[in-house]
Amino acid sequence: MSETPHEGDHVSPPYGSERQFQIYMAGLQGQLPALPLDVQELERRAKERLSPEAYDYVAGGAGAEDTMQANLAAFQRWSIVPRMLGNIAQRDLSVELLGLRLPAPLLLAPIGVQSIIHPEAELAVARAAASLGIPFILSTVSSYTLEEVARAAGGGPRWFQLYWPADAEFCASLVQRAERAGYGAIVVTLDTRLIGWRPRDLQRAYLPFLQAQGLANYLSDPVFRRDLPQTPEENPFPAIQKYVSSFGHLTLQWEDLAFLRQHTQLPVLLKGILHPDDARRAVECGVDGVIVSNHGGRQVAGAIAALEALPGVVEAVAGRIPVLFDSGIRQGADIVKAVALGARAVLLGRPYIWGLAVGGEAGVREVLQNMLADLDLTLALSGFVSVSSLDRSALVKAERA
Ligand SMILES: Cc1cc2nc3c(=O)[nH]c(=O)nc-3n(C[C@H](O)[C@H](O)[C@H](O)COP(=O)(O)O)c2cc1C
Ligand SMILES: CCCCCCC(=O)C(=O)O
Repeated sequence: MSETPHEGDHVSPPYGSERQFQIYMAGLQGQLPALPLDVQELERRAKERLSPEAYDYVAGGAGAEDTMQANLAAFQRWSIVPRMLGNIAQRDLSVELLGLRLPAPLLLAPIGVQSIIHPEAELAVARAAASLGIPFILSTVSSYTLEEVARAAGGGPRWFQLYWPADAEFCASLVQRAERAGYGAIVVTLDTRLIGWRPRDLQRAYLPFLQAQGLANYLSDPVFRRDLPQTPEENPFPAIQKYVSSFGHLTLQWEDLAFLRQHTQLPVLLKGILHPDDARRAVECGVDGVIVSNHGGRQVAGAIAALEALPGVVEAVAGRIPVLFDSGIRQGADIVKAVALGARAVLLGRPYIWGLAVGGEAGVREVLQNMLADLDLTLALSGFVSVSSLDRSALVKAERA
């Protein structure tokens, strides 16, 4: 296992060919990879380990799940056109993002309530990510407090995702706690002020984030606790009620983003941007980055596939701030395509959760190592030696897949 890097360290992922070699050599000694390399097979293995409701919560989407499926199909409509006979001996996957040099254009997406997946939940994910120098984004609705997760991450890079609560003082308290605990950016998720219509969860009346699994950051917050008639330890229901009533800040508007600037020095990114006009508005509001995402197809059934939205947002932003991407990243080629279409980096979502379910911390690390190896090989075999040299000319768009 590699050591946790210190802040500012640049951990180079090993070349994909080295990882292939390790896998083959271990195989010759009878040690096959612990986790399936195929992400669909990995999901099947995770399903065997999880309760049916936890599996469906992660795997499911909004409505008929057409947008969730469209996210994956959109990648098939773009094809890489590999170039031959360049010198591909020295490769560099690193990218610059908000003043940090990342080992690869990869971060871990915020995913809530991870204790329904594995008892070590976000602690395991934070350790795995830190061991590779990959930033992870901690959800507001995490199962461990943001301070506990920061300790697990050691010096590893980490950002905090904010579900902006209606109570302004509580909102300020959350971002200031994140800043004190060494989180390097605030990611404000805009697409989940109400929960989408999710038939799989509704069918089971399954709401994990209303149980203690998703309330760690609320119950540990002095501002949140202040006016409760009883402490959450004596009686959890007033706390749950308060959480529900303050979760979706339905009157929040663009102008309110200035409030964050007054309460944190950290860079602010907006997650859930799909429309070019919203991207322009985000730049005008002075945010530091946007994340093109449809929340993995969990919010608006029938919404545009995230990859289809990416070129319009990139054009609207016109290089003024970095554009990140998620919703549908499943293999190295997907990262190549998103970066070629203008994303500075991508967020990995469900696949690392399947790794967590099957193998805990080691499982997450293995998913990440395989993803990085796959990315390195796909990039090199396509004729590129650095992520920063990728552009739209690497791709063609099929008429219809
Ligand atoms: C089970 C689950 C929980 C999630 N929780 C959060 C969350 O707490 N905050 C957030 O901003 N996004 C959350 N997301 C959305 C992810 O950050 C990301 O946008 C999505 O997983 C990308 O889609 P993909 O996993 O299909 O690639 C969640 C997604 C899943 C699958
Ligand atoms: C009360 C809503 C919490 C949403 C929690 C996690 C999430 O984003 C998801 O997609 O599920």
